[in-house]
Amino acid sequence: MIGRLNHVAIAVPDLEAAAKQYRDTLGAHVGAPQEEPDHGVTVIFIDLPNTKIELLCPLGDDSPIAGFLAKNPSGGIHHICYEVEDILAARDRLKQQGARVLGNGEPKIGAHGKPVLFLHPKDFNGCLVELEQL
Ligand SMILES: CC[C@@H](C(=O)O)C(=O)SCCNC(=O)CCNC(=O)[C@H](O)C(C)(C)COP(=O)(O)OP(=O)(O)OC[C@H]1O[C@@H](n2cnc3c(N)ncnc32)[C@H](O)[C@@H]1OP(=O)(O)O
Ligand SMILES: [Co+2]
Repeated sequence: MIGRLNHVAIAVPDLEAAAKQYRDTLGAHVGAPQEEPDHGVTVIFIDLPNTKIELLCPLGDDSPIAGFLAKNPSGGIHHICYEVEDILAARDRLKQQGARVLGNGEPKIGAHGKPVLFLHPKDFNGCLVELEQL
């Protein structure tokens, strides 16, 4: 059901500092900041030859990543995103198997303009999983 790894997301306390490190120290192609108010985060994507890195920092008062950054103040790997062809079929199959789909269970439009859903980290080996429809 899951396909390619779309991105690995890293939550950071200072988005500009992290972007500068990827651009200047690691020599990566770093995109522009994108505010995503529906998701409570500002993101910067970094293009790699085989996937993307998503740098995340909180946006607004009730960001879903606030708790993670409080526990990991210098940042850390926050989620991985797999591509799926049919997100509703994937959701229904996962729910049937007992996985917890976060939020109200309905996909939201993600940073690439495509529907996304999140799966509880406790159901996936301690790793928060995002699904993105192709
Ligand atoms: C820009 C759009 C989109 C894209 O297109 O790419 C995005 O990527 S948006 C990214 C931000 N959005 C989300 O993360 C939405 C889904 N996340 C959530 O709903 C919450 O973050 C969460 C997963 C429910 C956790 O919320 P939190 O407030 O931290 O809840 P708890 O404190 O109750 O945590 C429960 C439990 O889970 C552990 N935890 C929390 N976050 C993670 C994580 N990222 N990875 C692994 N484990 C995580 C937390 O430590 C708790 O564990 P215990 O302490 O053992 O109970
Ligand atoms: Co993401």
